[in-house]
Amino acid sequence: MKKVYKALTIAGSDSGGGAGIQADLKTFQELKVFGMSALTAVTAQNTLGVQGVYPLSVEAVKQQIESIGTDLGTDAVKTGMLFSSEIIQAVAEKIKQFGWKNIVVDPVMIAKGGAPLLQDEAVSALKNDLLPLATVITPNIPEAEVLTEISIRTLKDRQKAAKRLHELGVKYVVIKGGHDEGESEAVDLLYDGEEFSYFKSKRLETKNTHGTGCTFAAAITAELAKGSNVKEAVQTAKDFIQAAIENELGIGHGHGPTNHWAYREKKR
Ligand SMILES: Nc1ncnc2c1ncn2[C@@H]1O[C@H](COP(=O)(O)OP(=O)(O)OP(=O)(O)O)[C@@H](O)[C@H]1O
Ligand SMILES: Cc1ncc(CO)c(N)n1
Repeated sequence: MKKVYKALTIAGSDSGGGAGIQADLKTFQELKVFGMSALTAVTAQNTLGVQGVYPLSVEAVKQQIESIGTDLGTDAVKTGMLFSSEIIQAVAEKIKQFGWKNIVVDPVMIAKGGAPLLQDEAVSALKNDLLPLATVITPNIPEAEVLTEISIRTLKDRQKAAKRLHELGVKYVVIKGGHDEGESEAVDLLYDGEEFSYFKSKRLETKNTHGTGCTFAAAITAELAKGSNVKEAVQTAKDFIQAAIENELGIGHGHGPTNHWAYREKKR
């Protein structure tokens, strides 16, 4: 029988369909990976902002992961919105229990409009309990600043922050450049503990970037599930997100979602 590659996303639901679990599952599907999910919270959200955040109980999160671990298993795991230190600790415990590899941590903290998706006191649980298990971490610049307490203005600062995150036990650190506005390129930095690599693309002028971070990390996860190495996975994710932003859908009245099927159509 044909080998089926599987990926699990542990994240929040975005009712608007552009970020969170919805973005992750759409991306897995586009990259031919069977997607599974464990929800941490339901958000009432659209392109205009976040209207409500409703976390699930720790028990509900644990049981969803348990149900997957005791039957289907997975080739890679992505974490997104985790909300509280209790949920982070439960997720870390389950990842260890099932001995899962290829762990991609997208340290989601704040939605584009400014709504908090992680409680302030959960940052230390993220650093102490989850980062040591992570294969890849994908912070944007503000998230990298919170995790490292380094103010990032220059490329040198970004390199220093990447080293600090590597010291916390993450094997591969990707600090994304989406927030580096004013630059003509969107540059993502990868640090593997020895050297830096850069993934560059033309910066696209658009307000429709809702869920870019989730989509990018989900594409890395899908590629790792299929057996790619981290460098290959990041390059595919960069191509995927570039196509998704470039071929915008133009839906909603605010920051619209990206186009998840653009990468596949481009490849055809
Ligand atoms: N305007 C843009 N043009 C091209 N690429 C972009 C642009 N904005 C972001 N990207 C790319 O999208 C990916 C996600 O980066 P970004 O820094 O926006 O993540 P994020 O802030 O976590 O996203 P979000 O919180 O909306 O999910 C990166 O690969 C980045 O280079
Ligand atoms: C549920 C959810 N996860 C992550 C993000 C970050 O983009 C978001 N806006 N919503």
